[in-house]
Formats: sequence, structure tokens, C-alpha cells
Amino acid sequence: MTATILDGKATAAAIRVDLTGRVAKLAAAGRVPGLGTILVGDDPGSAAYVAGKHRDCAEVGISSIRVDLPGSATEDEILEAVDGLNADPACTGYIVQLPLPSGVDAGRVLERVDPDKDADGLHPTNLGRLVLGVDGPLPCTPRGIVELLRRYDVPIAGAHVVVVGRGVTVGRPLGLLLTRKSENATVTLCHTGTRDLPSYVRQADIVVAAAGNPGLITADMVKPGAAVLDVGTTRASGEGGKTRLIGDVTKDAYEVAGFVAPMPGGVGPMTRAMLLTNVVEAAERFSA
Ligand SMILES: Nc1nc2c(c(=O)[nH]1)N[C@@H](CN(C=O)c1ccc(C(=O)N[C@@H](CCC(=O)O)C(=O)O)cc1)CN2
Repeated sequence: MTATILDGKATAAAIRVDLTGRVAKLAAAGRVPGLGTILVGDDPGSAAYVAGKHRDCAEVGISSIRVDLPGSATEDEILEAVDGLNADPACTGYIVQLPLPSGVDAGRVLERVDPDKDADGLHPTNLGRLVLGVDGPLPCTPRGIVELLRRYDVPIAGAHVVVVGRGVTVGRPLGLLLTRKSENATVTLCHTGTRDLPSYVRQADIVVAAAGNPGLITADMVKPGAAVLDVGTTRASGEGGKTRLIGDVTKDAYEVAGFVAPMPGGVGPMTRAMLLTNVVEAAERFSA
């Protein structure tokens, strides 16, 4: 079977074109949106994602503010940076790049973000809004997954979605998003404590692999024709010391699936596009 590729790169590019027009309208009204980022430490993956976010902002006309702290920064110093962006009128929305160094209480840091400037939808108030079905910024990767499925007409309502991974940026909020009345999916959330993972994955119309466990999902686990979205990104050193990215899904599973969001080029670019969308929507709400 040749799967339809859910092309996140092309879809994200189309979204950026649309956002460019919306940002121009905001700018004409004197409301240029400004995205802030806080990056702590020198993890190469996180540094690359933050750099990508600033490039995206420049492309669509969003101004951006970058706060980089050393890996040795204390929790209090990180909270000070958060307070700075909360108070900065040029910053209409911002993110704290995750993961934070070990020893820093990420929950405490995220809770300090002004919920009205939370571009990631990860503040407890905004996660609470998601639970309650109240409007608010949505976490970027789950939102990107739903947007990608919709744009490729992959049926969601009534589908059985098996999400593998219970992290706060993907698995947990994705289950909440997909079970809203507007999406109407049935979700099984699997994790490291799940007994007999293959038996669950085999039942799925849609599989979202977000465990960060290379090659966890193999061809024999996938129902023929299912949609398979690979969100796992593990960095390993490859030939000549070059970094190699490994997904959670083996390539032979792509042969069994009906739709595939590959890694790279599937969900990752959508995460970036949804961050921009959250920032623009917040600025539009503010100026309405
Ligand atoms: N505050 C946040 N931290 C993190 C989030 C998040 O949504 N908010 N998600 C991830 C990292 N992330 C964005 O921050 C992100 C991950 C992957 C990609 C991406 O485009 N990936 C590429 C391949 C990977 C690569 O080239 O390095 C792809 O899939 O094509 C974008 C953003 C954790 N932290």
C-alpha cells in the first residue's frame, strides 16, 4: 500500500502565507504581535527549535524577543525572566522552551507565565480551559496534529485514536483535544505502564506515536490503512559524528499505513505553525 503523506512542511508553509496577511492587518492597526522565547541551557535540539521559531516570526512579520539563559541559571533567575516578559508590552505572547534543566521545577515556571501571554497553551489555566472546553490557546503539537488530519480529510469523528506517550506537550492535551464534541474521537492513551501495547495499537484508526522511544511502533502493530503520525524525535550520532534523528515509527510501518505524517516533515513543522497561529489569534482577540 502507498500511504498518503501528511505533508506538514507544505501545510505549515501555506499557514504562514495566511498568517502574513493577518499580521499585516494587525500592523496597520498599530498592533504588531511580538513573540518572546526563553531558552535555558545549550541543548542543541532546543536551540534549533527556538532559532526556527524566530525565523518563522521574521517570515510572517511578527516581531520577536529572545531571552537566553545559561544552563546554570537558577529557578529564581528563570522566574525573573518570566516576570520580565509578563511586564514587557512589546511581548504579546511567549514560550518557555522545554525541557528545562533538571532541578528546575518546570510546573512552577509555567505557572508564573501570564495566562493571557501563554503562546504554548501550557499554563494550568489554559490546560483547565481545554478540559472545560472553553476557548483559549491550545498546545501547539496537539493543535497541529488535528489541523493536519483535518486538512487531509482523515476522518476524526468516531475514529479510535491510540496516543502513545503521556507528556504534557503532546499526549495528555491531545487526548483532551480529540475527545471534545467538535472532534468526537475515542482516545486510548498508552504509556510506559501499558501492558501489551501492540494489542492497543492494532485497534487504532489513527496512531500518534509520541513516546520518544525510537522504533517503538513497527509494521506488525499497524492496522492496514490506518493513519500513523510520528511525533518522536530522538537525536543520535550518525556517520562522521553527524546528528541523526530517529522517530518512534519504523519505516516499514509506513508501507502498511493509509496516511503517514513522517518524521521529519510531518507534525514538527505544524507545531511551529500553530505557535505562530496562537500568537496571531491572541493579538486579534486583544484588538477586537
Ligand atoms: N515550550 C515548548 N517546548 C517544547 C515544545 C513545545 O511545543 N513547547 N515541543 C517540543 C519541541 N518543539 C517546539 O518547541 C519542536 C519539535 C520539533 C520540531 C520540528 O520541526 N521537527 C522536525 C524534525 C526535527 C529537527 O529537525 O530537529 C520535523 O519533525 O520535521 C519543531 C518544534 C519540545 N519542547
